[in-house]
Amino acid sequence: MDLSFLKTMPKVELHAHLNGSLKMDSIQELGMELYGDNSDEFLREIKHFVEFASGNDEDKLNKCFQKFQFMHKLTATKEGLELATEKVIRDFASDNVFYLELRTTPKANSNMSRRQYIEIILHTLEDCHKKYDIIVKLLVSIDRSQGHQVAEEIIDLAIEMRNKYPSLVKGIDLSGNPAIGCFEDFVESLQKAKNAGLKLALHCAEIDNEMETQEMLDFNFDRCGHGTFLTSQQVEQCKKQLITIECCLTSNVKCGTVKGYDLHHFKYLFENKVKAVICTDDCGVFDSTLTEELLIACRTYGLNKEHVYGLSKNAIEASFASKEEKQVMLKRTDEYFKDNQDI
Ligand SMILES: CNc1ncnc2c1ncn2[C@@H]1O[C@H](COP(=O)(O)O)[C@@H](O)[C@H]1O
Ligand SMILES: [Zn+2]
Repeated sequence: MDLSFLKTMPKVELHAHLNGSLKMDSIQELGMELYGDNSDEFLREIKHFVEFASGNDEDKLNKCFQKFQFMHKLTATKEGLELATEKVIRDFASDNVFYLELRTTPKANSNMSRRQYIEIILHTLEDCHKKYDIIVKLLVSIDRSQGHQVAEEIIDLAIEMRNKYPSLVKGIDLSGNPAIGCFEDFVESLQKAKNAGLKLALHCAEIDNEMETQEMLDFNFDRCGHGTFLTSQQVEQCKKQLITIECCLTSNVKCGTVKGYDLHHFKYLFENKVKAVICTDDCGVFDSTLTEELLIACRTYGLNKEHVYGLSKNAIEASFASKEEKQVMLKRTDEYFKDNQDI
């Protein structure tokens, strides 16, 4: 598979965390814009981001979650959040992502409320739509380590914002360190979101926790983030319930939940015709792009152009875009494959 074919291909990204998607160059730009200068310490800290974490698997996952704290400091002001959101969208657009579902955890601090956090992002998404020729939707994240009360507040806000911006606010994500908290605590809030018509894209089976995974699947949702430790029976359940699985190759390898690309569960899902898509998760923290993730998938699992087309179609279908938007995306994708048959 040709790198330039994947690079110029119009792509759909369904699983991207805002703060994790800030790339190193963009963090440097942001530092300059916010502080006027980047201290040596700042530059040293950035360098640590893209280094492979060492230690046992649990350490690797925990270290990954520590990295987000640095980004959170940069996006703790209105200006920082606005600039960071724009840079993330710009970087996805420059990788030819033409449809992006960005997810983020609303944060309250002395500079802004959770409501303001969401509104700043929504205004930036609107501004970026024309500027970068990209459709961007928002998924509101619940951090499982913050407990059910915060989750309840966030779901209420998400419903309010969806009513105000129905074409932008599409769904809910449950994320955060998978080793902390339990799904049961969020059932009530997630049910409320479901009843309100919000879609659910939940992190599920990112670590080995068969019971919780089963509870989640029985609750049912729309898209499964990672799905690394789904049993074969649970994979069948996903198939039956039409759940698409968001596979984040480099994220899983760098966090140590998957031992190598060749051992990634995408291979099993692909071979068993389970609806799966390739996503970046945190392209900043994991120093990757959607193009690179697709290239890894092609090289590791022997995907050809037809397979890549299938993945693009899966992503369009599983997106939370409107029917009309999906038609436009499909048309553009079809045209690209038709025009580039010989590459
Ligand atoms: C690596 N696998 C992962 N598993 C679970 N949650 C993850 C994650 N990667 C990121 N996040 C979640 O997204 C937040 C950063 O973006 P936002 O501040 O929300 O924009 C992290 O703090 C974590 O809660
Ligand atoms: Zn994720």
